Amino acid sequence: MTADLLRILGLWRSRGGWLLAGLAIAIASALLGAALLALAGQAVADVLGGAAVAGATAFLLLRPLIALRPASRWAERMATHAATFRALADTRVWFFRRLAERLPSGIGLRRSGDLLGRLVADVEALDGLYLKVMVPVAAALAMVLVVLALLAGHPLLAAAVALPLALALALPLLLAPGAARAAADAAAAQGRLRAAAVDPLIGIEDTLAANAEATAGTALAAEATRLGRAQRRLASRAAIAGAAGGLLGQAALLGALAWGLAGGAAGATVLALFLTLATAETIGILPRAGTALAAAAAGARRLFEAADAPPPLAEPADPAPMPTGHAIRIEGLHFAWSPDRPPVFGGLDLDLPEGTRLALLGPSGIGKSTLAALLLKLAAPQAGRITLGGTDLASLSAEDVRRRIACLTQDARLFDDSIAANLRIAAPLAPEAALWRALDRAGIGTLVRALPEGLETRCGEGGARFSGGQARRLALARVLLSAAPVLILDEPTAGLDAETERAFLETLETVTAGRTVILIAHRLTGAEKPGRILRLAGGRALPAAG
Ligand SMILES: Nc1ncnc2c1ncn2[C@@H]1O[C@H](COP(=O)(O)OP(=O)(O)OP(=O)(O)O)[C@@H](O)[C@H]1O
Repeated sequence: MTADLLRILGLWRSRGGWLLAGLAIAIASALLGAALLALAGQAVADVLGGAAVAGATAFLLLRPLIALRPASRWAERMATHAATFRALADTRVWFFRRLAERLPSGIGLRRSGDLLGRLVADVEALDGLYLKVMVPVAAALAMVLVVLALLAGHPLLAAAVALPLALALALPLLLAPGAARAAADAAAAQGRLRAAAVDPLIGIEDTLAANAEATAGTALAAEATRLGRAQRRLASRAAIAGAAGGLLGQAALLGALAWGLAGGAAGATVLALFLTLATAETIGILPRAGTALAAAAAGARRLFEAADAPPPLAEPADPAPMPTGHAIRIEGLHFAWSPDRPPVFGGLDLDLPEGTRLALLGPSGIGKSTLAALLLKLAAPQAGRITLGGTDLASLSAEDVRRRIACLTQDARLFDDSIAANLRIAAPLAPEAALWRALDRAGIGTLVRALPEGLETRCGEGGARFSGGQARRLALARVLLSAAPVLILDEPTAGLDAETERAFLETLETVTAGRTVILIAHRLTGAEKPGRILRLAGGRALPAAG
């Protein structure tokens, strides 16, 4: 728990200035509250003791403090929340990047609802570490020290008041380990609940077509019950902790009263009572910090669990410069997706000089898409090597490789944005004319021109606004727009009708002239004009007739 939380603080290092400023303002605001009540106590003690002039002076001094106190509370809220929002935003970006590096290898955490939960709820739980633990603990610590300093002249009184307050200060740390289990269960249940809700909704057509909404509803209800149970356990701990905090505050008050009744000086007793009241507000919320600490630790654990999955391949520490050429050579390639899976390739050799037009055929599951993944550096060979322009892919940065090799994947996705924005993912600065050229080449320009909003038409989530074949052609246009000299087209005509498929394949040669094209297919239609045809079989590439 401690290690995870310290690591979170490490992630927030660049926001150290904001976080420290928030802490400083919170401490100042708490001390202002203490000063306010200490002065009030002093004034009352002076008046009771017959020192009317001193009492009146203390009351006069109170006036600016009364005005300053709400202002300091406002500043504290603004500063601590601004610091938290910045730190959490950084954490989300960090987590997103780590996921993006790891997801292609399939880290077993791909349920989108669960990942979304980690990115949103688990990151959000981290705010408790700062807002509900560090800030109140720092403020309360400062208050207890002030109480000790102001009552130092009466050691017994100081001990009677400060001891319960100090114990309340330690409560979060004492209570957090007990709440850790409930917090971890609640966080995990929240992840499962999100997954149970999001998965059937993403595939809503299949859910409804299979009459599976009742089953999905039952699964959702079961997860909600589990979450409710874990949250109740957490809430009951928070309630017990809150009561413990209240008791300790009252113990401090009673301590001061008892000291006064036992013959202690009236002035000091009144001061101690007022100081205890001032501290009670800060101390009162501390015990709940224990559950907040446990929740933050559970959130941190879930983040690191996903973020620390081994990446499919490490980036080279010192990447080689981008090669000038783009010939591809595969030598003795061995690859299995995991040690317990049969190898996909067992010594594949392939030579693709610049400008090669290769049709790569083979039955389902033989490894065609796996080869594309290896060429894109989404996976790395266990033995053998792949070179691009004579440089080993292993020594090139993934970004450089993907600048040279573009791919239309089998399940290429359109994002819920305009057609133009979807196309410009491949070439952010492409002018409109280039977008239309790519759309025409992919055989979808006419359809887009006929849309009232043209290039600004939104695609819907996953391209839902278009038919499967239309979405495929839009994805194809995106790849054609890329300036990469090597194109991998994985089943580019899947979902196209026979006529459009033929038209597309016939123009493929002209639209990709000068580039290396690897066309992946189960079989050829006759309209392709590949320079070479290879068939994958038994982990090797063999010449094929088509
Ligand atoms: N990300 C992955 N993680 C684990 N195993 C994978 C992954 N991708 C593919 N595989 C496995 O690797 C093998 C080759 O799959 P691949 O998708 O490369 O075949 P394919 O020839 O492209 O098939 P298809 O024509 O059906 O698309 C299969 O056994 C598949 O289950």
